[in-house]
Amino acid sequence: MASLAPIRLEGADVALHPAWLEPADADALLCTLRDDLPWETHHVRLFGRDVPSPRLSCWIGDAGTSYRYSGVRHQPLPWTEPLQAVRWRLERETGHRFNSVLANLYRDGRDAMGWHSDDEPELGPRPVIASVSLGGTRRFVLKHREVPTRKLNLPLPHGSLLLMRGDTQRNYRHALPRTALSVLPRINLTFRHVHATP
Ligand SMILES: O=C(O)CCC(=O)C(=O)O
Ligand SMILES: [Fe+2]
Repeated sequence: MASLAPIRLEGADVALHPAWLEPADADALLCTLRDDLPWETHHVRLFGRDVPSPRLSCWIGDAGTSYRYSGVRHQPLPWTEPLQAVRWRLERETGHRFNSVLANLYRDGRDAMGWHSDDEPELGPRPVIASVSLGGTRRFVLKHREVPTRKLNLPLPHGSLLLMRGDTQRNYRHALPRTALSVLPRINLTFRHVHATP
């Protein structure tokens, strides 16, 4: 992958390919995923209450890759053909294995994702996350847990691939902030490798 360019950020291993998918392929993938995935609102448990997440989501993976967010264990939906194709290309080009993907649909600038790390125990100590973005460009932000000056604003355009590896999740949190700007709908796919849980 010639244009997967490493990004300088101390204590992280982040690389970005701004145009990993051809525009026409990215357009087609955006349309099929938006129309075909069974999008739903996931809830997070906050101070004893179930709060709806400000976005639509869908968890897809191999059988046995159940995934826990906010204390709730979710069973994956089966792979669709277009998602399988992206997974295989990612595996071929990055040399990493992925057995599941969390899809998120941000309908407009009010949809967002708060500060977190992808550090669930089932992802292992140094998870590899491959994040494919489709649709409206949104600002992805990384911030070091202890050193506030270590932060990065990364606009993720249509068809881009962001790879996070190594100690990125251990040292950094990330978020997709809301925006008052008028933005097109956006789908983000985070491919992960979930280890079997008993
Ligand atoms: O939408 C994005 O770019 C970020 C998604 C994310 O952080 C996640 O799915 O864990
Ligand atoms: Fe994340």
